[in-house]
Amino acid sequence: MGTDVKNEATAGSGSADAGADLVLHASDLTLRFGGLTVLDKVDVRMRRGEVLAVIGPNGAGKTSLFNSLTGAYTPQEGKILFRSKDGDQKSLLGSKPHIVNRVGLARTFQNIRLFSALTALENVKIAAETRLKAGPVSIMLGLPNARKAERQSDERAHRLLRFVGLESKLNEIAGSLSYGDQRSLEIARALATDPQVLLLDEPAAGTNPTEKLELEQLIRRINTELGVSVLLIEHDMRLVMSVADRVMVLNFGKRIAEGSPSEVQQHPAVIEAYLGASSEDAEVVQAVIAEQRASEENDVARPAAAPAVAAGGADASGDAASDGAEASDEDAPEEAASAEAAPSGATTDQAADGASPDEESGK
Ligand SMILES: Nc1ncnc2c1ncn2[C@@H]1O[C@H](COP(=O)(O)OP(=O)(O)OP(=O)(O)O)[C@@H](O)[C@H]1O
Repeated sequence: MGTDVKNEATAGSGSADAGADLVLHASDLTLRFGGLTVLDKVDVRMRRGEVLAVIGPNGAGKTSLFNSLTGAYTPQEGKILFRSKDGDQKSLLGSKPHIVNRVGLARTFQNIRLFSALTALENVKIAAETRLKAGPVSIMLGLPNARKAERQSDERAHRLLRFVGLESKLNEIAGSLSYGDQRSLEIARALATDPQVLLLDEPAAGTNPTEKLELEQLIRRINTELGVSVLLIEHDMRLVMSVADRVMVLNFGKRIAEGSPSEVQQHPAVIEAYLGASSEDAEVVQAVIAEQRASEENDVARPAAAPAVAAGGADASGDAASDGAEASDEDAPEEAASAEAAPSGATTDQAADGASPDEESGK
């Protein structure tokens, strides 16, 4: 469709205007693996306090964007600026994941990464301990400041497990929890590092309808009660349209649209991107568009969260997402990663942060 999206799609109430207080501002991010351009001059303008969703068909570059923002990948070009609550501005491009985490960004992964043999409480405590002042020597010697720090991390972990609804399961082994509970535990663990921005990579993947509703409420509470800005990758468009303040759309590594959920779901480039994604998606999108036209003709009010692209992404690409994830893990050999945009020591760094026990592909 060849749309000038910067001018067209960012216009309107949903755009991040120049005067906004941006907590995260990435500009012209370009990431290549060999001859493949995975991100092509992508801009991200995230306002403090908002829920910004990143959507797009499988392989569009969403996880690569997360990996670039959190230090697992280093884009060849562009800037990433983070502005903390107290006004400090830091460049994150090229920073290692544990540094990015310390600065104030925490993430969850598409493929859940927990210390599966440890309890829920231990998983969260490990992450909370990264925020403690006590060093390893005082901890080893059991000095008073270390004991105080341990107590604080214990309290923090309890509080967060209560916050995500896992207080009754804190002594259960992480690997034995249901899929939805494991996703909540991952979120609690990310929150334990006290982030200003939380990046959630497909948190609804594999969850059942009840868990999806709980997740929706949890994302809202993280945003409103904890004051954490949320960057959300999600294929479940009903969830996206219901929780996101703004949505940006990637396709083939380019940002093709950005705006409020209602602006984006009607954007021609977005519809076309999803129509091109798979015949299954196309059929669903076409069906929803036809349904909307019919209801407009009948002058019937449509429910707020019944988006055009939405339904297309919901079930159809939910499955496709998992397929895509496996495919891209296979298609994303470590050599390729290290050749140009080397994942920078993610394994040890993020494990040390409690952010990721076994970082491999950043998925
Ligand atoms: N480490 C890597 N090495 C080589 N190619 C990679 C690497 N990581 C990602 N890619 C490629 O980048 C492209 C975008 O992948 P990415 O996982 O970011 O897409 P996505 O939008 O998150 O997809 P999905 O919705 O399926 O998770 C794909 O073609 C993928 O194969």
